[in-house]
Amino acid sequence: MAALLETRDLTIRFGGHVAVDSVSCAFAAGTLTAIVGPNGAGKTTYFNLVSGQLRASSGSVWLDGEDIGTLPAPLRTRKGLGRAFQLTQLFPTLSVLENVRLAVQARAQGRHEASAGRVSGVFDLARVWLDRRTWIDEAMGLLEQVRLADRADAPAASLPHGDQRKLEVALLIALDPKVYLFDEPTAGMSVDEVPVVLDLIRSLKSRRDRAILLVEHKMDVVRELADRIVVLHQGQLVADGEPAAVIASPVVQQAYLGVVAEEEAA
Ligand SMILES: Nc1ncnc2c1ncn2[C@@H]1O[C@H](COP(=O)(O)OP(=O)(O)OP(=O)(O)O)[C@@H](O)[C@H]1O
Repeated sequence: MAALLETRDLTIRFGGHVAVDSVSCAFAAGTLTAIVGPNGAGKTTYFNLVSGQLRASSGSVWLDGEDIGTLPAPLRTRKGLGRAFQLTQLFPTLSVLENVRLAVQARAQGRHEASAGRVSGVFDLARVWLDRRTWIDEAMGLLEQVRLADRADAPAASLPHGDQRKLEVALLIALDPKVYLFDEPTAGMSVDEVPVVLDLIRSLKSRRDRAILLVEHKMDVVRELADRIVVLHQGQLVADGEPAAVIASPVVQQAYLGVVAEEEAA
């Protein structure tokens, strides 16, 4: 199957330190790939290079057959690369519902611009009103999915941490990207909130035309969700394959699981 996302020899150096070192990897539609590795392995930096938050020292990033490696982050988002928002990128004083509605609207209007001709006058106004209703309904539906419907009217900035993370996921889904980049989506959540987000990611997996990349430390989550595991260690891709085989491989036992075991024992 053709790759939806691919990185070729992707590399970034910070001074003398190579944080991501010539990583070549392709991600097909309909797959969920977990990216794992010990602290400092380069996972978040890899995501930053893919999404455009960082510019690579060398190498390239391909989305749906197009080299997007030199585009700024917002353009990559428009082309279908979805990275979870941080609260700083939201409108903190607007309500939770308004934030999601704006994301739904941005997506819908992006598509509309791509396909529409001119329409005029009263018809335009009626369409704006009808569209607004549709966007609000869709936004509300997403808030129900992440169990935030009862917080719809609260200012986004007033949400506790776990709810903010759920809002980030709702916003990402609202944009309906081709490629989802989830960086520890359940970090800092309470035990009862984690299944809500995992269920959502699981439901995204059923979209066979999307690719999901997930950076995750919790191996039980990885085992349950991933079709494939890619292991980074000291910036390099050191293992890549089906979960059971990768987890059992000596390189992973040493490079990653050994480290985790030591950290958990500490
Ligand atoms: N902007 C930066 N300037 C200098 N060094 C950086 C920068 N960003 C990341 N690094 C370094 O790159 C390496 C990889 O960091 P990164 O955050 O990608 O690791 P990670 O695998 O995501 O770790 P963790 O699991 O702890 O989140 C680290 O040594 C880090 O200190």
